[in-house]
Amino acid sequence: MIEFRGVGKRFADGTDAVIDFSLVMPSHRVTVLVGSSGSGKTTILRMINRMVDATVGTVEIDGEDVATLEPVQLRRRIGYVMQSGGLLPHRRVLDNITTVPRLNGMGRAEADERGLSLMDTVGLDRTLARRYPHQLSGGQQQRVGVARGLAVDPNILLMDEPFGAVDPIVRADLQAELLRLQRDIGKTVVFVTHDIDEAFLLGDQVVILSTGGVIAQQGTPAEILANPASDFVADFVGADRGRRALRVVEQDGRRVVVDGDGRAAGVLTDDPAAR
Ligand SMILES: Nc1ncnc2c1ncn2[C@@H]1O[C@H](COP(=O)(O)OP(=O)(O)OP(=O)(O)O)[C@@H](O)[C@H]1O
Repeated sequence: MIEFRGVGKRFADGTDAVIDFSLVMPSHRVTVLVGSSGSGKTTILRMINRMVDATVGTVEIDGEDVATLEPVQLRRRIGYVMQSGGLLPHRRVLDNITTVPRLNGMGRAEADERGLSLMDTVGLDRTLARRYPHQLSGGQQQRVGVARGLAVDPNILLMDEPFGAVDPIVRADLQAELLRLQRDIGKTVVFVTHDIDEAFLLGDQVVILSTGGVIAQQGTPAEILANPASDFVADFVGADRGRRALRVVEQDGRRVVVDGDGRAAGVLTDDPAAR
């Protein structure tokens, strides 16, 4: 479990990126931070692995204050996947995936075996192992990024707009793959996006942020869809979805998400484990 208590971040130039953020991110669940540009999502994410240090408040992982942990060690045991993969351009795919295990002291043969097996896990053909990142499609690069994030078998996987740079069809593919993967591996995932549809698709817990990392609403997709806490949330939830206008209706005692044409898009449950 990751817990933020009264966390704030003021950058050196005086920008208050995050003002007073408190939240529990449950273990083995996907928490999605969603909000418009500049709302503080990336800053919050990076305070977990100390790429950014909080100015006030505490961030705890399983009861341990991250401020007491050595940042490099911390980063090597937390997976981090960023937009456009963040791959090292001059290193081959397999070497990109195995960078951190190798830094952690794993021998090459073992690391390579693990890397190849991770390529299977994320749906990458092993024949791509010797290629360089620029020889891959955008979707393949993202998969390498996910494999790299999983390479140290972390309990926590931080994902910062990981599918932001690919076209909608590849993106849907990657989202489906992540859901499948998460069913198998059950990591504690913190996922940042500005796409509310992506948030509702992937999140067990969705946290809608306004400027300063202020929580406008948090809850399951069902809770938020059924009861937007404010006009801000209603607007945000409604903004991108003119086409589909997803909404929740009761059908046969179940809460069903339907699109603008009344077609069922999914069944909602309050129990994340049941999804
Ligand atoms: N190093 C920095 N120095 C000063 N201000 C910063 C720094 N990093 C971020 N900020 C500011 O903090 C605020 C929050 O930024 P952050 O990147 O966390 O937002 P975000 O919600 O992730 O945005 P986006 O969706 O555009 O990535 C913004 O106003 C941003 O300009």
